[in-house]
Amino acid sequence: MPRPAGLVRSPADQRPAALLAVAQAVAAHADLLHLLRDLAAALGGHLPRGYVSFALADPDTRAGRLQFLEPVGGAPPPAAADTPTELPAGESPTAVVWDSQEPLWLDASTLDGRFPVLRAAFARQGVKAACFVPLTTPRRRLGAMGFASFEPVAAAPGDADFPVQVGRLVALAVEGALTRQELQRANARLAAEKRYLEEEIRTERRTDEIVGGGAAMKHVMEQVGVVAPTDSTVLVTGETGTGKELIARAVHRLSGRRDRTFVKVNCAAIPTGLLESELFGHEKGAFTGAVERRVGRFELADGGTLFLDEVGDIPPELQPKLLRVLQEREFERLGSGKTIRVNVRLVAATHRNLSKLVGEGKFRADLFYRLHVFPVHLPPLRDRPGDIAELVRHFVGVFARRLGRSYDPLPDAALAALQAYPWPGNVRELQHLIERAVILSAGPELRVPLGELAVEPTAAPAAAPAPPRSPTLREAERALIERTLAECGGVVGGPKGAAARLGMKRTTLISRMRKLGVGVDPPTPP
Ligand SMILES: Nc1ncnc2c1ncn2[C@@H]1O[C@H](COP(=O)(O)OP(=O)(O)OP(=O)(O)O)[C@@H](O)[C@H]1O
Repeated sequence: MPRPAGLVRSPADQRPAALLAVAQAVAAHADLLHLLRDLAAALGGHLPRGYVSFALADPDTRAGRLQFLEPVGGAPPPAAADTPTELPAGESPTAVVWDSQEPLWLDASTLDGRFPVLRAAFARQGVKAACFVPLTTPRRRLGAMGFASFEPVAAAPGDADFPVQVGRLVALAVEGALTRQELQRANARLAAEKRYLEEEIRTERRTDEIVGGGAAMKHVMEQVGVVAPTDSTVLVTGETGTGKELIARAVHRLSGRRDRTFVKVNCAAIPTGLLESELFGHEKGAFTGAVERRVGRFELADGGTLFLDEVGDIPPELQPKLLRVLQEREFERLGSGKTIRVNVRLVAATHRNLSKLVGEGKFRADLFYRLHVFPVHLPPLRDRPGDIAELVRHFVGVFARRLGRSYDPLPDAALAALQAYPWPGNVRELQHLIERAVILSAGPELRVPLGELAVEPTAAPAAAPAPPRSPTLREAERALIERTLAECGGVVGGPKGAAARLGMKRTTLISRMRKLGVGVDPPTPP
């Protein structure tokens, strides 16, 4: 039986010209599809009927992903169904070549069980033999280039020299194209990041300082110190306004990702229909109104931290996709089949009781366990009244500095009233009250508009069962004034009067008494 011909059919002296044609195709095309078409035409006289192709290897998994396949020598294009586009590392010639950096010869008649998918594909396509060569530049390994033949091929020593040289030239073009793609992606990400940060600067006037020397906050900060340097997912729980976002930012700041972006998404603030595109991005035309490609928040946070606020509000239909990113770190933009891999640290927060939502079937248990790796709970402000004086000093300092003012220390009575109030809006409510106080008080006396708080809290705390009701600020203030008046024998003014004891002007106390309905029954002056 005659020995089959080798892979390269042209005489050796014609090959330099073929390599020149390949080099010209590489130089002429930035676009890989057109490059491969020119290449297939240039190689037509040198190779048997079949295909040339190239596949990239995933650097992490080494799975091979076919990028292009082009018929050579008038071969018919293979049916898409006959052409596997992705082969796991164990079954992929690309992975073998990536590891060995040597040509790999496959003979269809002797293909063993190592490549079952490929063997079936060769049988359907009519491929009898193939040679895979490394697609490697001096800077990086990319994958493999394949030369498949409809005729048997004798693999003789030196037969792969020509394909190896073609592979080297094509690798340069592929590297250039990949670098361009990476640059485009990095550019789009930077532009989106810039927009995001500008928006954040415009809308937020935050300070990142965390105040609270009480045992509860100390414990929280210890937990943050432990978990921040790891890449663990953190779940911050607590009522609204307790400082969950502040803690999420602290986790980011104390992690190795501090120089990358901290990206925030409030899942409750974005309409269900838009949340998927907000998180994962979309391609142009993915849905009505998608007029341009958009990078999602997961991509924006690549290398950094993504803060998913109100994670309990993620609609059930999006939960599997979120779970997949957490498990596999990959997803697709809306309207795209291309898988994007990201390296994102997730910090989630919720004021809801997630395990209760799981019990009610509104939140997936597997997602809950993924998020619940390291829970940090922020107690409500009413359970840490010891922090209030420090928080008040902090906020007075922040707002006074902004307005260039300075104030005397807050009278004990006012502080006592603030400590007695149940703070349904927690630290945020206290912060806003002090901001208003600073705006209203030119100084040096800080007039805290306590009367504004003299309303029943409207929203019951959502995360915890309703605590025994604390007095409202109005009630606490009224009780304090009544007690002081009684102690002063009902005397309002003068050095021994209630106003002096409460650190107020006599007229202010009288107006507060009127407002609170405290009976003014001034005793007859002596
Ligand atoms: N311990 C603290 N020290 C200083 N400022 C704090 C502290 N806790 C909360 N704040 C401030 O209170 C405000 C509300 O905090 P934050 O937004 O972090 O709360 P949250 O729990 O995330 O609220 P929500 O549940 O509404 O999203 C912020 O301006 C934050 O800076």
